Amino acid sequence: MDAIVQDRPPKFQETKGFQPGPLGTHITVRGLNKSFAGQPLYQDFELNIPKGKITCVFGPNGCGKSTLINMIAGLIPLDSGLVLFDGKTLKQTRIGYVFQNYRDALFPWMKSRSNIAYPLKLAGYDKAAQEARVNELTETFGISFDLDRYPYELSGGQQQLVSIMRALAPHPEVLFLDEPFSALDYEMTLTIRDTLQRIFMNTGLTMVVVSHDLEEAVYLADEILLLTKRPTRVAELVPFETERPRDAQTLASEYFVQTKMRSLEIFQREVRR
Ligand SMILES: Nc1ncnc2c1ncn2[C@@H]1O[C@H](COP(=O)(O)OP(=O)(O)OP(=O)(O)O)[C@@H](O)[C@H]1O
Repeated sequence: MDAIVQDRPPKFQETKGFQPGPLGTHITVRGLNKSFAGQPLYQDFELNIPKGKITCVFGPNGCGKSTLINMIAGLIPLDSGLVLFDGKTLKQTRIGYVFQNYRDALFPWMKSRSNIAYPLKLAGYDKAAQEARVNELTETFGISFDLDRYPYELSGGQQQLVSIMRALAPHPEVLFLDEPFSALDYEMTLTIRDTLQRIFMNTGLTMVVVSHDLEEAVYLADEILLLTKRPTRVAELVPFETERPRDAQTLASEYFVQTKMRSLEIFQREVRR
């Protein structure tokens, strides 16, 4: 708790007491405000994201799904509010981020191998340690294409795999993914979705995935975070607690179908509101 007290900005401390999340919470968002051009997107927004689980974020178009994870990941500033990771600030936390558009995310002048090693270089790993980690990831991911190629020489799916490997290289505590499948074909979506699930099962890291596709969101999620229209609130958190690995059988299960239906009802209620 000491860390929380020290990390709390004085202004926040004066205006509101910090409420920790329930047991098992990893990320706490408190009193978050964000407006664009004077139009509020988030107003006094509160959220608890569980540790070691996959949370999929789903909601109406333009409700601020990407903005939310970008603010939590520190890519865009909050107007006000507080985000803590197990009571630590963002600076004290290792995070990974996978962008929707892998074409713009990878450094085109670096070979794929160097792209993956880049965050390790920044973190001060020596050459041998960088190489060992890249080799370890290559094995875990079962990569059979040549990592000495430049990103433009790879297919879209291969580029997205390289992006995910780069994000995972420094052993993040939290991995954020913004619509990681939206630019991929169906076959590659299935492959990468199951790769992510396998990585999750091996590492147990906290994952937050923005998704446009409800079926995909439920399939991956331990918890579906359904958002309202702006000013955006949490409409509901729908659990999907079923065993992993999930597969085609999961999609056909009654529990999956019911969870998807329930999520769809909440989504439609919020869109019509
Ligand atoms: N830099 C910006 N300047 C002005 N408005 C912005 C900016 N970034 C986002 N917005 C607006 O904030 C709202 C939320 O955007 P965001 O991309 O986070 O929503 P989203 O739910 O991820 O959208 P989508 O469903 O289209 O993927 C949108 O109305 C968007 O136009």
